[in-house]
Amino acid sequence: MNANDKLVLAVPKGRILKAIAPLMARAGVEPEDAFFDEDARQLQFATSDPNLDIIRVRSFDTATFLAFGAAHLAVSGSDVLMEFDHPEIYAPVNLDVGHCHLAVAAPADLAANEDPQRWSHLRVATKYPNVTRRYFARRGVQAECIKLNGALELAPNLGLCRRIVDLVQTGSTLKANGLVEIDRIADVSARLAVNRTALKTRPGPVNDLISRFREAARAA
Ligand SMILES: Nc1ncnc2c1ncn2[C@@H]1O[C@H](COP(=O)(O)OP(=O)(O)OP(=O)(O)O)[C@@H](O)[C@H]1O
Ligand SMILES: O=P(O)(O)OC[C@H]1O[C@H](OP(=O)(O)OP(=O)(O)O)[C@H](O)[C@@H]1O
Repeated sequence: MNANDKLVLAVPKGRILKAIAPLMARAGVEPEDAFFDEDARQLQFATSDPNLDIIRVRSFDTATFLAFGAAHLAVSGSDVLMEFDHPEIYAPVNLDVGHCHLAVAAPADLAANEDPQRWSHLRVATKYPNVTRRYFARRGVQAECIKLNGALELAPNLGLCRRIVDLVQTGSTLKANGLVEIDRIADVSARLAVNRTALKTRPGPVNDLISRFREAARAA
C-alpha cells in the first residue's frame, strides 16, 4: 500500500483525460494548475482536497498502479480493466465517457467469406491478448496473439495476420485501411475503479469519492 497518508487517484493521460476533466470538477476534485499543462514533467499533483493527490500515467498503467495499491483509485477504460482482470480491482462507477467498442476485424474480402463456425486456430494482432484469447476460447478457438501497441490496422495488409482485435469508435480507421468489423466483443467506456484493500481499510474517504464521481457522472 502507498506509504504516504494521502489517497492517490490515477488518471490516464490522452483522450480520456480530456473527457473526464469536467467530471472531476463536478466531483469536486480540482487539481493544481500544472496538471492541465501537457508539457509539465511533474507526474503527481495536489488537489483542492488536502487528502487526495492525482497521478497522470499511461492508460494501461492506471490498472497496474491500482492493482498493486500504489494508487487507491483510478479512472480506467473498461477495455484496460478487462485486459488486466485483476482481483484487487473493483470498478463500481461507469463514468459514461470515452465510449467505443472492442471488435474483431478483417480485410473486407476475407470478412465477406468469413464463417466463424469454421474457425479452429487463428493468428490475431492486438493490444489486448488476454481479452482476445478469452473471446476466442469461448468459441472453442485457439488464438495466437501478436501483441502490438498501436497502428494495428496495418497488420492484415502487411501479412502479419488476417484478423485484428482493436478499439473502434467511428469506424474510420478500419475503413481507411480496407478492414471491416466481423464481431463486436464488448462496449467500452471509462470507469472509476478502486483498490479493494483500500476500500476495506479506508472505507470513509474511498466511498466518499465513489459517491462524488457517481453523482458527477449522473449529472452529465
Ligand atoms: N477511438 C478510441 N480509440 C482508442 N481509445 C479510445 C477511443 N475512444 C475511447 N477510448 C478510450 O481511451 C483509452 C485510450 O486512450 P489513449 O488513446 O489516449 O491512450 P493510448 O494512446 O492507447 O495509450 P498509451 O499512449 O498510454 O499507450 C482506451 O483505453 C479507451 O478506453
Ligand atoms: O474507429 P475510430 O474512430 O477510427 O477509432 C479507432 C482507432 O483509434 C485508436 O487508435 P489511436 O488513435 O489511439 O492510435 P493507435 O493506433 O496508435 O493506438 C484505435 O486503436 C483505433 O485504431
